[in-house]
Formats: sequence, C-alpha cells, structure tokens
Amino acid sequence: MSIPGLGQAAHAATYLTPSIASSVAIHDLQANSEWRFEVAIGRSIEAKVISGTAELFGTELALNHTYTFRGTKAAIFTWHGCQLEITGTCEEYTAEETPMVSYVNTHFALEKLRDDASGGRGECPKVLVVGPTNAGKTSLVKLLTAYAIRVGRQPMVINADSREGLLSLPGSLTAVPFASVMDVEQGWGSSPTSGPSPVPVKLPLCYYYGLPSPEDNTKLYKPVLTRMALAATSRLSDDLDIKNSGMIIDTPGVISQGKGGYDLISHIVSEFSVNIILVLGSERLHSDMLRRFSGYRTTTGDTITLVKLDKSGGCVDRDDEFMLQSREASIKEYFFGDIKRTLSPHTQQISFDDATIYKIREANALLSSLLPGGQEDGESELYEKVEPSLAMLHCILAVMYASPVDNQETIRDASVMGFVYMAEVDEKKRRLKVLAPLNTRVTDRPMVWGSWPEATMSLVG
Ligand SMILES: Nc1ncnc2c1ncn2[C@@H]1O[C@H](COP(=O)(O)OP(=O)(O)OP(=O)(O)O)[C@@H](O)[C@H]1O
Repeated sequence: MSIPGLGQAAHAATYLTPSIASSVAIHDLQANSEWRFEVAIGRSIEAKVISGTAELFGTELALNHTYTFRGTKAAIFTWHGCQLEITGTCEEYTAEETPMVSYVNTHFALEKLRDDASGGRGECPKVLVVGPTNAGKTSLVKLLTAYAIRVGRQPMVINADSREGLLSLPGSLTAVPFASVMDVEQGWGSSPTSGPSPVPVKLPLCYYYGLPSPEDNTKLYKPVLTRMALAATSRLSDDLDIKNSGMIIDTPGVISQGKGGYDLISHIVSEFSVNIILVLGSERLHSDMLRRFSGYRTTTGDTITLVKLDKSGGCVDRDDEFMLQSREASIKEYFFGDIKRTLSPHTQQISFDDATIYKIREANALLSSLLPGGQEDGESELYEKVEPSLAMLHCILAVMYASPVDNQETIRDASVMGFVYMAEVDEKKRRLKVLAPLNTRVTDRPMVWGSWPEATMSLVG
C-alpha cells in the first residue's frame, strides 16, 4: 500500500517519516496542521479529539467522541491546535503544509455569492470541480459541502463520477441535497436504504449509468447526466434554501485528460448552468479551461469564473486493489449494513419469464458512429434485452422506476428504485434468485445490467 505524501517533494514542510501507530497514541497537533492516515480494508482505528478542535474534510469532530474509521485514507485537520487519541494500527504522519487556507477562502467566496443570490443580486454558485485522478476532487467537494452545512446552507451535491457512488452504489450518478451533517465514519453518510442511522439520512436522486468511465459510452452517459441535471435543477427551484446554496459537482478524473473529456466537461457545464469551475492540481488543465470557457455565457448570461487550486500533499493514489475492495465493501454494506446497523436483505425467486433485463451496450460513440446508419441509429439501441444467464451471477442490477413495457429511452431516464444482487441462476429450471434490500417486488420493473460495479464475490453462503 502506498504511504500518503511520499514523493511529494514540493511539500517540503510535510514532515515525519510515516510510521505504524502503536495501539494507543496521543498526537499533539499544532494549529493549521493535519494528521493523515491510511487504514487498510478490513482493519479499523478509533480516533478521539481529547482537547481543542478538529475536523475531517470540513466536518467538525465532536470533543471526546470516539470515531471508528475502517478501510479509509483521510486527514484530521485543526485550525487552532488539538490533541488526538488514536487507538489501533494504521499508516500515519503529520503535515504542516496544507492548502486549507485557499480552500476556506474559496468557501467564503461562495458564501458571498450565496448571500448575493439570497438578496436577489445574482445567481447562486453552481460549482464544477475538475482535476486529474486522485487530485482530491471528492475531498474538496466534501469540504466545501461541510463548510456550507456548518453555516446553515443546504447545497446540492452532484456526483458525475460513476466509478464511485455517492450515497449509492458505484455505477450510479446521484444528486443529493445536504441539509445536515455528514457522517465522517461513512464518508458521505447514509441513504434511506442503509437503514436507521444516528446521523440524518439524505435522499439522493439516483440515476444509473452502469459503466466505469463516461467515455465507455458517451451516448448513454450524456443523456443520463442531462436527465439528472433536469431533476436536480427542478429540485433546486422547488426549495429556496437549496436554491440559494447552489450546487457542487464532483467529476471523474478521466474527463480532465483532454479532448473527448473536455467535451464532457462542456456538456456538464451547459446542462447544470455551471458558473464556477474549480481546477484542482493542474496548470495545464487550468489553461485549457481558460481557453475553452473564455467568452462563454451561461443561460443567465453570466461568464464562468475559473479558480485554480493546489492539490493537497495528502492526496494518495488508490491502487486498483484498494478501489476493488472499497467497491465490494460498499456493496456488502448496501445489502447487509455495517457494524452499527445490521440489515436483513430478502431473497426472491423469479422465473426467467417474469424478469425483464436489459444489458447496457458498451460500444462507445466512436464505434457506433462507424455502424451502418451512423449515430442516429444507436439512439434506440442503448440496451440489449437479454434472457437471464449464468454470466449475470454475482452481478448487481439496477431496478428502475419504470415499467417493463416502457421504451429504452424511458428506462434510461428513469430513476433507480434500488439494486439487486444476482445470487443464483438456474438455466435448467429457468429460475433465478436475487437478493434485494427490501421485500419489494422486482418483477414488475425493468432491471438494467451494466458492467459496473463488476461481478462481486459471493454475498450469500
Ligand atoms: N489531505 C489529505 N490527507 C490524507 N488523505 C487525503 C487527503 N486529501 C485526500 N486524501 C485521500 O486521497 C484519496 C484521493 O482523494 P479524492 O478521492 O478526493 O481524489 P479525487 O480527485 O476525487 O479522485 P478520483 O479522480 O479517483 O475521483 C482519497 O482516498 C482521499 O481520502
């Protein structure tokens, strides 16, 4: 496993050799410093602030409360100094140099826009965060959201990155209004499907893309994103508090890498009427964005403000194995809950004849444009209707809020009702067994089968 911050020569003030923490350790953090830690999947540590104040990606930690962190990489930051008590083993070090001042200044600038919007003097901030993979985009989105919540705002967070889920499984795209504190132990918090929770649950608007990268099938990604933008914008206009707080949009690193990706950035900018772009950790991307969006006008006639921000030296590359294990952990948690709340999923036996399953076509836009008939033809062929088969074993399927007789575009644009796990496929008896979080009938809904998240380990014994 990589150690956070190693090889970050630019961050000269980052100090202390990473070490393995002993079972109980006290850390005295100076003002403006952070304790960075990595807990392996399957392991846990406990952290307690025993004096002073501290926060994790912007969310304040309560004094003398024991937080448990499992399989995560993060940092506890303090503005005024604090003492931390850590129990358990993890890789860790303390850093004094962080970009937190520029991040908090960005928050204050957004607050000014929110105040202006509340007073009828302009548009609320619709913020897009772009940057290379592992530049800290999601962490920055969390931090700006947490700071906004702390001053009583209700920002809408949009996840346009299907590689990781936000209050949903990977493969989905979500829009979530955040009105209450985030659950720092769980990352973002819990959704209604995760069962009862001490931290108020959030209600995500959830759509399904089912592939890891937007570039895998832009002809599916773009309309799903457009649909989500429509739902998010209408949710925004229904609620003045959310409207004045605006949106913060997280993106996958891959779209910050050049031409095809930049077209997707333009698509997001136009669909969400983005008026602020935060470019994280890349001079080149910043200059490309300046060129692309100079002179651009939003639907309300505003220009786009571009802000360049430094990447935190704490950002760590998460290797494929870590990401795979995180996905598997989030799938397990979706069906079975976690240590704090155990869930009891239901199994349902379904006849092949009662299941309506669509498989997502992975042909990207380029391939389909080479087909006879060109692009237009592909519109109605987003999915392929398939019979259940052994290839679906251990896969996750999205159950859509649509009818089995709806056309493909309607199914594509529908929101997700929930996910099922394909526990058994008996091709001889033509029966399958699925695991679902609730006992809701899934046979009167179309199910969509993508390749993301990929087939997982067996969830049932
Ligand atoms: N200051 C920090 N200290 C320690 N770890 C950090 C810090 N900032 C971010 N990280 C960790 O670094 C990893 C990458 O950060 P993050 O997920 O925010 O990047 P990203 O740009 O959103 O990545 P991706 O492009 O894969 O979506 C995460 O595990 C995150 O928790």
